[in-house]
Amino acid sequence: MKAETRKLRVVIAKGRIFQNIAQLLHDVGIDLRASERDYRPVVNNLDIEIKLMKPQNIPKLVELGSHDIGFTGKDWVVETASDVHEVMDFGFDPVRIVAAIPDYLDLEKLRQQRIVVASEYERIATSYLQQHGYNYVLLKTFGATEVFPPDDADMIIDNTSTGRTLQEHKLQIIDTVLESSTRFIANHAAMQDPWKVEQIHQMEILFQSTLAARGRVMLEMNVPKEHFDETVKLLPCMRSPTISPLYGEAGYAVKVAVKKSEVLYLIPKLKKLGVTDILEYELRKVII
Ligand SMILES: Nc1ncnc2c1ncn2[C@@H]1O[C@H](COP(=O)(O)OP(=O)(O)OP(=O)(O)O)[C@@H](O)[C@H]1O
Ligand SMILES: O=P(O)(O)OC[C@H]1O[C@H](OP(=O)(O)OP(=O)(O)O)[C@H](O)[C@@H]1O
Repeated sequence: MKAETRKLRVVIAKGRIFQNIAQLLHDVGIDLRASERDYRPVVNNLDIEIKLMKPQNIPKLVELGSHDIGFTGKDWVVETASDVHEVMDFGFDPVRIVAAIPDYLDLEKLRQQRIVVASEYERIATSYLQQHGYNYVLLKTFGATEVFPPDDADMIIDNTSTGRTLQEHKLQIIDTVLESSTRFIANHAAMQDPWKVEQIHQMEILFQSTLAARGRVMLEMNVPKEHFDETVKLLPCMRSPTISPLYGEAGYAVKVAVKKSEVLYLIPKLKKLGVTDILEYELRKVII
């Protein structure tokens, strides 16, 4: 196949984690045009073709090689025991897979008896229950797992994000089984193909720089001469700040990229040191 006709085959999770993936792709210049039920969106990039699939199916499809790369939850990589290369953890849409029981039940008593455990995650649940020596029967669920206890199950192994669903169903967490978030995964053979690996690395750099930029803002300010050293010490910049002298030796113009979370505490301190004309603006990419 000629290099110029090659395409990287990408599979993306539809459903709840799609939004954040689509936004990240948009931020690196890849736009998808798809309607709600469209599984093959049109892409503005000639080097890739994209298909949307259920998150549960993506890891195996990437392992099998019908797609070179995929974006899905770590939980389904583990649950399907897929042999794929993890390129990146995007860190978004984090969930915990937890074991939970009705809040009035005593765990020690439960451990003395044969229990019914409901879970969508058969493999993850089996491995957890065996490792902890439970006497159990596993009931595979197809959603709405939290509704099973107390009459249809004694324990559930399910994902939780805010914890609201567990609370509403009067369930207490007894253990965290796995932590999951959205991952960028690749097929092993694709990682051996020079053209594909180049595409994958380029994407990785763009994703990393975009995610790094999301956590930072640029601050510009005028610093009076007499407080210059104190001000520079205060600034938590990435490397060293950019400094230019102001006209008439009035002080310095300083420019730094700082963490968004630090701005709130930093600005009052800067004002106290007589810093003026502070500008804060968003960054698109940070490449170190
Ligand atoms: N708050 C959340 N609740 C459930 N899953 C979440 C949450 N946040 C992220 N995820 C992740 O999303 C993926 C499942 O997505 P989603 O629930 O859209 O799939 P689905 O089961 O096909 O959808 P549906 O529940 O509508 O059938 C998993 O990887 C899961 O870990
Ligand atoms: O901790 P929370 O923020 O409440 O979110 C977690 C809940 O959300 C999901 O259910 P979903 O709405 O996808 O329905 P499902 O059980 O049918 O998958 C998941 O299965 C949990 O039950």
